[in-house]
Amino acid sequence: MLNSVPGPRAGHVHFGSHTAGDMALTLETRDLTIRFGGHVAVNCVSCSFRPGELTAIVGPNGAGKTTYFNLISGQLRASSGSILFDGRDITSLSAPLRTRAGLGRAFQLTNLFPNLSVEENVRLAVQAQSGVHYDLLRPWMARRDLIARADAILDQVALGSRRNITATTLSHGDQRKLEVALMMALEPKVFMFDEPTAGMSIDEVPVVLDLIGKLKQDKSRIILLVEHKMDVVRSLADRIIVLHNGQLVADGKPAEVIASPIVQEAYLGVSTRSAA
Ligand SMILES: Nc1ncnc2c1ncn2[C@@H]1O[C@H](COP(=O)(O)OP(=O)(O)OP(=O)(O)O)[C@@H](O)[C@H]1O
Repeated sequence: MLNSVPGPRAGHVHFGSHTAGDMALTLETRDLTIRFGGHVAVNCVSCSFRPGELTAIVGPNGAGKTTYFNLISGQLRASSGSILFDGRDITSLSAPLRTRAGLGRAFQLTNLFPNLSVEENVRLAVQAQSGVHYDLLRPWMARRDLIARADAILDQVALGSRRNITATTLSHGDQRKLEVALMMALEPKVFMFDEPTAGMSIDEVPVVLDLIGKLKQDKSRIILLVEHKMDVVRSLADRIIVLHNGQLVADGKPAEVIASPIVQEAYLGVSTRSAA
């Protein structure tokens, strides 16, 4: 079944009418490749991500999705190829500098203070983004604008009622909402989510999906999502790209990509269109 997947030099299947030229490109990988010993985990992946679009990256286990994410966010360095962001080559930039440049990745944040309250965590993140430092002569509480910004974020992630709870004692779902809140406080241009609902109880999932859906309302943002669950992909994605054996094998609108034989075979491992 895997023979039908074209190699990287042969190009991938492209569905839909958009082309690389119809909008200013903000984030792009060019021939992005990483090798672990003899294994090519991401193989010449060239792809542009557009503002106002949530792109889901799907593919079977071991396809290279997380590795591709790690390359974009800077956790891994490419063996070859390049990453362009906001007109700048960021291929050799460290992960913290990429974060500062506007690439935000949820659920891998190191700026969560486990023993502080939800509100304190969000306020500190807002403060860090604003560049305001603690000043004994000018208490932070005087910065009404920052407090209002932190309150607005808490409301957006539906954590307003849990603002006084210590971060470590939150439920798994609420901790993830807090991590999204901290990412929002940094005001990134790119939001990256790696399996945002993994490990969540069934009642926590809709809140997080709703939260990601709301992020889409700001059309200046690029949102990337790695996700196994096709119902999550269907509900959120404007576009799907498919990785298989480290290669980009399909790219287009969700209905077209999911229905395509190449995805049915390469991703779902079946040749029927009914399975998901
Ligand atoms: N640090 C590493 N060293 C060696 N091999 C690695 C490393 N990281 C990933 N790989 C390999 O690269 C391939 C792609 O892995 P990756 O985790 O990116 O796949 P994935 O599509 O995210 O899979 P899953 O859906 O199971 O999370 C796999 O074969 C994996 O074993």
